[in-house]
Amino acid sequence: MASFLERVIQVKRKEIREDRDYIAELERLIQERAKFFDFVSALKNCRTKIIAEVKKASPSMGRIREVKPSQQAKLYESAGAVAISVLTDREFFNGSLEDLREVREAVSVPVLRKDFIIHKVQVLEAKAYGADTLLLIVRILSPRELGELISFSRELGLEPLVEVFSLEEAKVALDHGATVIGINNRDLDTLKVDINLTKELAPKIKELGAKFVIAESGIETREQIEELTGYNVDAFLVGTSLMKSEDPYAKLKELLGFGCRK
Ligand SMILES: O=C(O)c1ccccc1NCC(=O)[C@H](O)[C@H](O)COP(=O)(O)O
Repeated sequence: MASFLERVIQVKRKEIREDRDYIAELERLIQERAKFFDFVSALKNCRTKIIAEVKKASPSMGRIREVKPSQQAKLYESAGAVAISVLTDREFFNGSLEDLREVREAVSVPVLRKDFIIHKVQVLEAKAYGADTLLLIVRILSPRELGELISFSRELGLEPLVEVFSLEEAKVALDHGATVIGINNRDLDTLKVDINLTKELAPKIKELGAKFVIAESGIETREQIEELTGYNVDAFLVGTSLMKSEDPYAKLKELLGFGCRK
């Protein structure tokens, strides 16, 4: 049986559209884009930085909660999220590019396109539908593809969040010019979460020269955030614990704590 990531790549390959009309439509949308928010500046904020995720379903949880993406994103913004992540994958996360557009129109903080990006057309889509940054996963790309997608994202003004699961992958990412590195605590084969991965890798990745390190997945408590902050983590990507909460505004406030920590 194909692994989860192999199935994802099969789906993405079928979804990607390269026809001229579609590319022209994306380029038109990019020309018309009015708002742009700087992801890297948002990461320089001195308080706890949380990228809050709109995630209606996932392979590990199944259906989490059916929400209106714009409403959930507005709650996140008002509670103090520095950016909003939007899952755009339909097959495994029940998301869409329309969700991304809806969130972009609703908030005034940077928006991340969270998907399995393997082709330049998906980068164009991210920009056209309002993303200010996008996720690139080292594990599903060859080093050459990673380098090309980082460069192409930057040409469009998008500084990518480059996701790694090991020090070796972090070295590949940094060698190809990545500045924002995400450590995913969720093993994408077993889907199990272990935040010790961030504790092990974050200080080493910072030492290798990463400007920003983001801890991704499995974050549920303020205590975890305080603990991980001690390991040189700059920001946190949080989805499930916010989506599961009956009161995502209060939950995000609780995770954020108060004040500036330099
Ligand atoms: O969330 C999943 O089940 C999942 C499974 C396979 C690949 C990726 C997956 N999640 C993507 C993410 O990276 C998370 O949505 C993000 O880090 C937030 O994690 P969490 O707070 O644990 O929802």
